Amino acid sequence: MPRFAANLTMMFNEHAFLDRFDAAATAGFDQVEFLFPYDHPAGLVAERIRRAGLSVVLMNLPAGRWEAGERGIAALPSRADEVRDAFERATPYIRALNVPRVHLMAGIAPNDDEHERAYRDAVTWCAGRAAELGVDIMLEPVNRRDMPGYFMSDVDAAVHLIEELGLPNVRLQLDIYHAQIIHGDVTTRIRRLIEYLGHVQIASVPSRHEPDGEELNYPFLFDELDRLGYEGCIGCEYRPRGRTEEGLGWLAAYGHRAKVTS
Ligand SMILES: O=C(O)[C@@H](O)C(=O)CO
Ligand SMILES: [Mg+2]
Repeated sequence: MPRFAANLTMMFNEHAFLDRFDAAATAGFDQVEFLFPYDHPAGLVAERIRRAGLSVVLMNLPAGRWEAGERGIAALPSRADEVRDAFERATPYIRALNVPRVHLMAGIAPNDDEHERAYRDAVTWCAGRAAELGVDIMLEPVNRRDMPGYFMSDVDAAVHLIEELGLPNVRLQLDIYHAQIIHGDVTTRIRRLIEYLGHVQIASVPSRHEPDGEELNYPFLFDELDRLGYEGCIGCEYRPRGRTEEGLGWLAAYGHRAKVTS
């Protein structure tokens, strides 16, 4: 049976960020993920999570100047020092929120040798620091329709790097929404890559709404993940069509105690 985490960057946007923890718990979630908690003091975020009785399954490391269009800096050779600063900035949050895995975003960059070297070095350095904290580093292939020019946009390339580095705490974050747009053939890819999976995320394709229809048959994919022994969490990284609570009906089939309100 899949275990679902609410993605608080996309879900529960009816509420201010710090209020989304209570909202997710009230709606029946036990686990959450989010991109960037860094506008709020770590202690305050930790208190909201504790009060709501939630655990965190994933967050992103700081990813450069997001408002200016940056989408990570790991593949940018001139930003190597900043990657290290970003990890240090995230460290109090990792500790206070008990975050078990963090996504290191690559950035907008060409796929040439120079940027590949920078990315590999950044992943290696972050993996070393993360290992000291008992945390995994996630590499997530993101489709270039949503993020034009994004460096890491190929699932096989991510796995190739993971294999080459051979670092036990560097894992694949398979966002099935992105994988379907990039490659298709999602089921055989999951079968082939199951051993590298550190985290899974979902949304309908192409609209990135609730995973209850459109191009992908999620019930089939959830069964397949179960059959293959995937024990991790599945992040609900979708933009609700309406109010978040109104769109939680799809979870009932999985024994989730989601409270659907209208
Ligand atoms: O899929 C996504 O967009 C996220 O998981 C992410 O971390 C980058 O925006
Ligand atoms: Mg994702």
